[in-house]
Amino acid sequence: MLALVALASYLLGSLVAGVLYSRALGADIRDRDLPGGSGTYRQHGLAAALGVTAFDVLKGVAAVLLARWFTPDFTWVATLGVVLGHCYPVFFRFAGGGGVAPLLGALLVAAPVTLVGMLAVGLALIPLYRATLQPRLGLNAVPFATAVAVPLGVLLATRYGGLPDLLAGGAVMAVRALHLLTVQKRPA
Ligand SMILES: O=P(O)(O)OC[C@H](O)CO
Repeated sequence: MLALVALASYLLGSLVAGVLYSRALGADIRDRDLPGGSGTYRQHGLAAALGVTAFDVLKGVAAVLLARWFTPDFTWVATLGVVLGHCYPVFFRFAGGGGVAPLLGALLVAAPVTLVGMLAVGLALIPLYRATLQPRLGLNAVPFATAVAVPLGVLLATRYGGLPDLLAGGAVMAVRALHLLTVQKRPA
């Protein structure tokens, strides 16, 4: 059953909404941009980006709910599968998005306290950092907020549950981020 949950989650993740949407319009967003919410916003506008993001978040929700039903002790397998599918989709030559949206959806079910804590601290830190440290350090706010939010997430997940999900999804995202930075070149 665990293998079936893993496979179903991976296939679900492989339905990358940004690619499906752009192909429905007769093109492939990956020729110009990444297929997540940001790329879709740049190429197709706000409404499309919201729809694409919602779909990709719901994939994570659905995968973990499926795992909760059939293999409740192994929701992390669904999280791993759905993020992996989104990043390396079997239907689209294994070139997908960054994994943010499906991981958000998965954590929404598997580790809601951790997710809310990480988002709240991360989002609150960005304006604070911009107003104080950034002028001196020069470093972009997102890596700074991430560097604080991730250890906090691990602490929260240790206390409130969902640590395996956070680590599994985060590991896939880290590999994908490195891959995007080093192997794949985004067309201009
Ligand atoms: O990582 P993705 O593919 O879910 O896309 C994330 C959005 O673009 C967030 O900026």
